[in-house]
Amino acid sequence: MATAQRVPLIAGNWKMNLDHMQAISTVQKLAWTLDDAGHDFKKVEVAVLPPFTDIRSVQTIVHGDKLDLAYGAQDISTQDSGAFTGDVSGAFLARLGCSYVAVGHSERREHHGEDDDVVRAKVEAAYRHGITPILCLGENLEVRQSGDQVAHAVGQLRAATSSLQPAQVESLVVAYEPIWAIGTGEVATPDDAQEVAEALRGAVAESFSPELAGAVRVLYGGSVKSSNVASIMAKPDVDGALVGGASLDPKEFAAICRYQDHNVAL
Ligand SMILES: O=C[C@H](O)COP(=O)(O)O
Repeated sequence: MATAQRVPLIAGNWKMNLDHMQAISTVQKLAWTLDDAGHDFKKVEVAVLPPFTDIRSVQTIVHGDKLDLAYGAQDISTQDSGAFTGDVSGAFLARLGCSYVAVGHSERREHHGEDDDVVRAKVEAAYRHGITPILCLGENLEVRQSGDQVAHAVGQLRAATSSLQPAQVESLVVAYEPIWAIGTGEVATPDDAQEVAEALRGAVAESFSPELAGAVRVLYGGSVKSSNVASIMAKPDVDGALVGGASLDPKEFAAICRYQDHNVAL
């Protein structure tokens, strides 16, 4: 399906890296680099997802310097308030101006036992507080080798979105992140990314409507760098990237955001 109406999104997931002082300099360098390159944030949206403890600092820089950069969190509680030690409410994230929150990242699923029900509850929590979820999903190596990657991703999508209203689905961001490509340097081929992205969009069309499928943004994540991003972004159903390691270096991340400046590898 054509990407014309969808604004591409390049989001940097810092994971558990960069403290709040480092966050300030990283965001400033990113903004200066993109500004120097004449980046149009309306044409390619840019977001960072720092650790919780950095968000207030990022908010101060973004608002103080009037940056067009969006920011968000890497997780959200299923609950809004109360005796949930260590959890962070979507209400607090919304107060800090978060536009996005990553939900269901494979590292949360693996290290914190988050299953489809938890992921769905977190997607719901994000929408309750007006925050756009970046719903992460994708297969491990075993599933990939068995050739079931499409069914696996579509199953995760359906489980996470079954309770949503059409108006919510319209703004949904889905990040297809094959686990075997995360932090390994082994990037999926552009065709691999397109295969699953197209199937995810098809599933939204089936469960909701073709119009909503045309609005949902599907990102690819897994070892994205400035050297491979252009070829991935050239695929019609890929609307952006969720970048881990390479987002920690503001120059490299800015170069990824400027993917239209790079040649597509043939
Ligand atoms: O959320 C980002 C993904 O886990 C990708 O991480 P990576 O770019 O370091 O492979």
